[in-house]
Amino acid sequence: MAILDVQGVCKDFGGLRALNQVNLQVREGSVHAIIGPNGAGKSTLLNCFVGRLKPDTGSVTFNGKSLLGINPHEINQAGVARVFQTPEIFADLSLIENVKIPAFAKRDGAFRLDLWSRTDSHAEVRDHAEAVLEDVGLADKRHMHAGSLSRGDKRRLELAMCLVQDPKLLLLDEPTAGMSRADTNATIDLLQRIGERGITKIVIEHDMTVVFTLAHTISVMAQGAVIAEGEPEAIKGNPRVQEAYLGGAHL
Ligand SMILES: Nc1ncnc2c1ncn2[C@@H]1O[C@H](COP(=O)(O)OP(=O)(O)OP(=O)(O)O)[C@@H](O)[C@H]1O
Repeated sequence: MAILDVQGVCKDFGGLRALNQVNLQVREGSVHAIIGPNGAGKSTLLNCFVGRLKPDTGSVTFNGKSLLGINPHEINQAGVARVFQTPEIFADLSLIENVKIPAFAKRDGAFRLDLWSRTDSHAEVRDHAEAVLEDVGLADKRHMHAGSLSRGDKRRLELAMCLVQDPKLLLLDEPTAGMSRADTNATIDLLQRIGERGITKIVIEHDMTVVFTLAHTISVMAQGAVIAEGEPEAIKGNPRVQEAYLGGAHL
């Protein structure tokens, strides 16, 4: 069953058609990778899922409910979380505080002025936040300032900030961009581990090792359109993909 169903989505920026009749069905519990050359429209598509952009035409349905016309906060409440290319964290706060904020926002529906005064009295939120930091391998650093973390650890922290909300759908925009091979491999392991929880994931990624290790299904975009979709082995051998994606090189 498709947890996310995208039909006929178009998006223009002035004279540029960034998305051209995009159809996409993401199966519940799967890892669905979206690949394609720079400028293919991948991030624009993701932005249409989280309310940052509104498609000109088409529909985006999550769990049977339209995501169009509702604000990013409500989409998040519905169970869609996103990890950005550049981590969006609170640099001056500790890791545990960073993770508690989305935990409270998820529980209470919005930020509250009495957020901090309530923090210590809500042990279950703290315990959940600590468990998630443990999951992503950051438990030892939980009292450090987030701004002092390495790039790889900042991305792990942002992932923890998403996981603490118990999302149904996790959107990962280039989760290993700029990482060393060792950090990339650690991220693959981590995403495989959280995969066991059954969270559906959409991953935009240029690193083919990450894509072919994690993905159950791959959609290939070029010039705003999905030009191929299928299981990794089928995509690898698809001549149209070779041509459009890498100018004839082999994936
Ligand atoms: N806000 C915007 N205003 C105008 N043009 C935009 C805007 N956002 C994206 N574009 C253009 O839309 C096209 C698709 O961009 P998009 O960022 O979605 O591609 P992408 O596949 O994510 O690329 P990359 O892999 O480099 O991140 C590009 O030509 C880009 O320049």
